[in-house]
Amino acid sequence: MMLVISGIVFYKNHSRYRKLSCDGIVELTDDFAPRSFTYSELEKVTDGFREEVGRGSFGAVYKGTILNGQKVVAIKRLEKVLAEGEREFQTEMKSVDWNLPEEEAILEEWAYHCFEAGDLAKLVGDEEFDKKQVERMVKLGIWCIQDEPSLRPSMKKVLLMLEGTVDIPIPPSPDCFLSMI
Ligand SMILES: Nc1ncnc2c1ncn2[C@@H]1O[C@H](COP(=O)(O)OP(=O)(O)OP(=O)(O)O)[C@@H](O)[C@H]1O
Repeated sequence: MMLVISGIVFYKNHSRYRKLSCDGIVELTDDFAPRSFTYSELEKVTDGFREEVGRGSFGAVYKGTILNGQKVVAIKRLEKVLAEGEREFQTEMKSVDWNLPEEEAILEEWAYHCFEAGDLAKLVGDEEFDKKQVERMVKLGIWCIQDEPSLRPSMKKVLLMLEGTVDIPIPPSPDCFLSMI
């Protein structure tokens, strides 16, 4: 069985993550810096994954101690990631309609084509939708998938556009920049 280990350490007391300097600026302490652990190190600090403290959808969380037993930590052992990932991939492969014409098989080109043609219903399928809202989302989506990174909006702009604080200009075709070269 493939076993993937993730050793992410959560210190119980969050205030220990950081210390405030005199002028109030947060400084990182050594404790805060991320570090990696080998499987055997994690096995050792959890005493052979002895005490399970909880369970998430991807695996169990165990109690462990580091720094010579001075710090109690929670260590999550991922158990299903590879198997799940493979299953999801296979499911998605099965759901792809390989008989689509080529222009529809390239999703971004097809989406842009529908947007240009004003055929938003095709993008949404059978669901009822608010035309204005969908048009805004599609425009924003097309801005975000521009092949040329400098054309993509910053996260700040994306938020302003999502809020409706700023208008969303009509985007060019995602591959327009590269096709000009
Ligand atoms: N730092 C911690 N201290 C004590 N118990 C913890 C800690 N972290 C997680 N646990 C326990 O482990 C359980 C699972 O935590 P986990 O982080 O895996 O949850 P999750 O985010 O729902 O999982 P997943 O992302 O796999 O769906 C928690 O519900 C809790 O009981």
